[in-house]
Amino acid sequence: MSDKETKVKVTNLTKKFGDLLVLDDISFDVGKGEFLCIVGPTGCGKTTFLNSITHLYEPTSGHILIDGKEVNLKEHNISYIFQENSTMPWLTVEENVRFGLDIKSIPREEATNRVSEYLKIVGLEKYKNYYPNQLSASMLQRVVIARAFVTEPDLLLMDEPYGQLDIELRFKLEDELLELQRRTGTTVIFITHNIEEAVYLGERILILTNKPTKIKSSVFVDMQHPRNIADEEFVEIRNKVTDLIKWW
Ligand SMILES: Nc1ncnc2c1ncn2[C@@H]1O[C@H](COP(=O)(O)OP(=O)(O)OP(=O)(O)O)[C@@H](O)[C@H]1O
Repeated sequence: MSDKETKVKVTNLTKKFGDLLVLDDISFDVGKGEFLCIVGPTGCGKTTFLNSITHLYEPTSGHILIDGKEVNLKEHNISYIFQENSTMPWLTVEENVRFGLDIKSIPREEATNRVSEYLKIVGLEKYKNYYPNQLSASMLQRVVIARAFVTEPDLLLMDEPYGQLDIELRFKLEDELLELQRRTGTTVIFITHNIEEAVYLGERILILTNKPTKIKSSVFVDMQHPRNIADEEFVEIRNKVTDLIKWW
């Protein structure tokens, strides 16, 4: 980890499904406000890991602490963004973004102000009364991003959120994500198959092995944003991560 204060501490995390050992004694820390990327082979257990953090799956053994306390969804505020469009079609853009604040019973005026602030940041203020089926793919992703950040999460988990988008749109949304993360200081764990994406976004990249999954290596990306994918240093790090993975 970097010299940042620890936000998330994973210790000896093991997850089995019956006899199938998926996560094998995984330990690592994530610093407060860190942007950590995780890459690994298909089926190695990336989603299982995220589901263990949110306690959708009970770990077989080991611990996940946030701010020094065992993760607990009643106490910790964790946002989750997946690849699939997860907007709610029956709610307007504004209502979608507001959803998490209403669940947490944030006072009405504060919620309205926060929603308006985040809609402005993602450039959707004019569309606040639209429904998801009236929006483009990039606008839908912006709704999802605004909804995740507006609750000011302790931890934002992202599972291949841009996997199905074209490359130009992906870079644009990634830049916006980095800007929002910088402004809010949110701690992010971002899972991807795409090595270039991991080097573009991450302060650090954890590389996982095939099942039973361990951490093979950890690579720091000490480069300023916005990063240039053609830059010599960028290419060097991308090649290093590729060599470490070699799952094909
Ligand atoms: N609920 C479950 N019951 C039994 N086995 C499961 C369950 N969830 C996941 N697995 C198994 O755990 C392994 C890891 O699955 P997981 O979906 O976490 O991998 P992944 O790295 O996210 O995959 P991908 O790269 O395809 O996104 C797989 O072998 C899968 O079959």
